[in-house]
Amino acid sequence: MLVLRDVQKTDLPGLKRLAAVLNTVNLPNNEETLEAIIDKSVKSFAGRVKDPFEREYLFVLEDVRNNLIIGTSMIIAQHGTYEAPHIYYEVSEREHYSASLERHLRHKVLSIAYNYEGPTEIGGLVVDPPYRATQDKPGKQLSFVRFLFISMHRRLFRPRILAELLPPLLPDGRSLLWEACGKKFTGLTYLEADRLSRQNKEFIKELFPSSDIYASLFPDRVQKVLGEVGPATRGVQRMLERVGFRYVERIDPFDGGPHFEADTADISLVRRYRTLKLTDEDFQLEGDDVLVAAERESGRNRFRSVRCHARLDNTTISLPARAREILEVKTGAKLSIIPFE
Ligand SMILES: CC(C)(COP(=O)(O)OP(=O)(O)OC[C@H]1O[C@@H](n2cnc3c(N)ncnc32)[C@H](O)[C@@H]1OP(=O)(O)O)[C@@H](O)C(=O)NCCC(=O)NCCSC(=O)CCC(=O)O
Repeated sequence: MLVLRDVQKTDLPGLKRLAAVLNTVNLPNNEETLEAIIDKSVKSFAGRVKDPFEREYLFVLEDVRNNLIIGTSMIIAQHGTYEAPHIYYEVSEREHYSASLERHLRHKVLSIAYNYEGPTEIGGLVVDPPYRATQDKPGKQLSFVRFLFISMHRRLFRPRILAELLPPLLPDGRSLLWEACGKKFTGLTYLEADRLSRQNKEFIKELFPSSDIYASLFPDRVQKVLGEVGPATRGVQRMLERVGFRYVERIDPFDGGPHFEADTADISLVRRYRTLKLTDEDFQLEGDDVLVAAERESGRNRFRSVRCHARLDNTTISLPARAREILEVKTGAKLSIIPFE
């Protein structure tokens, strides 16, 4: 069985192993960066970051048989502040018509835009390759757990949620849009720029052109990736669309990956969130497929969640003994639940 939980300081070696396997922009293979991400998350879960909108939460999925961390996902309470705006390209269509030539042309136009009171962002979703698309659906667990946590703490999050999806990249990890555009205005590589932009947005504002860019000027293969989702991320897109997210005609100014958004209150999983009391029954049948979470004030970690079959009624929930054990809960505990369908 797998457990979803808040990351701990002791998880650094486990995350390093995962980052070394993946080396993606989502989980950078750099000890200092990983330490900083863990530290911020531990403080966020503990409520030790005073402003709730400055909190960033990292969830890990652990295989309890061998204590291996097999994936991660994140929530950034607010993406886009006065210090670090959320920067994107608004994608629009512009029409030109010449009566004398009888020529009518449509162009895709990219306009740089800034958001200072941004939405909550979900991101950092990765699963160790051998575990991907297995029966447990680890990617789906890591994706859904964030909606469970947000449902449990609505006041700590914004009324809108953003997911920036990864576009197709070249085999060596470079981005076609970056090579055609961002690189020419910054003199940086895609990876350098991505790393820098985590701490510093100023250089983007200063170095990127402030005027509109006609995408028609890019080679065809660059135009094709604008707003496209990469092959490894299509499952994520489908999961998000199914719970209510839509493409909002905005793309990442670095790599062209599309932005998907939803109103928090409209996300199907948030609407179907409930809290129930745990019974003493050891439920071993095929019941409802759910994601169940328990929280505590202190101890080894604060948040734990499992996917399992359960019996639900209006006020109570019965779980398999193994799920109770993993959640470390006793009869009468208040549990939080969303469907896993
Ligand atoms: C994306 C994940 C995390 C997905 O993990 P898994 O492969 O374990 O997925 P899973 O749980 O088995 O399946 C989840 C759901 O997606 C469906 N699914 C899986 N692959 C699919 C594909 N290629 N096309 C269409 N649907 C697909 C499954 O049927 C299932 O839905 P059913 O319920 O129908 O069965 C992984 O593939 C991965 O690490 N990829 C590389 C990194 C990556 O691209 N990360 C996303 C970056 S974008 C990001 O981080 C922001 C967005 C976000 O955080 O949510």
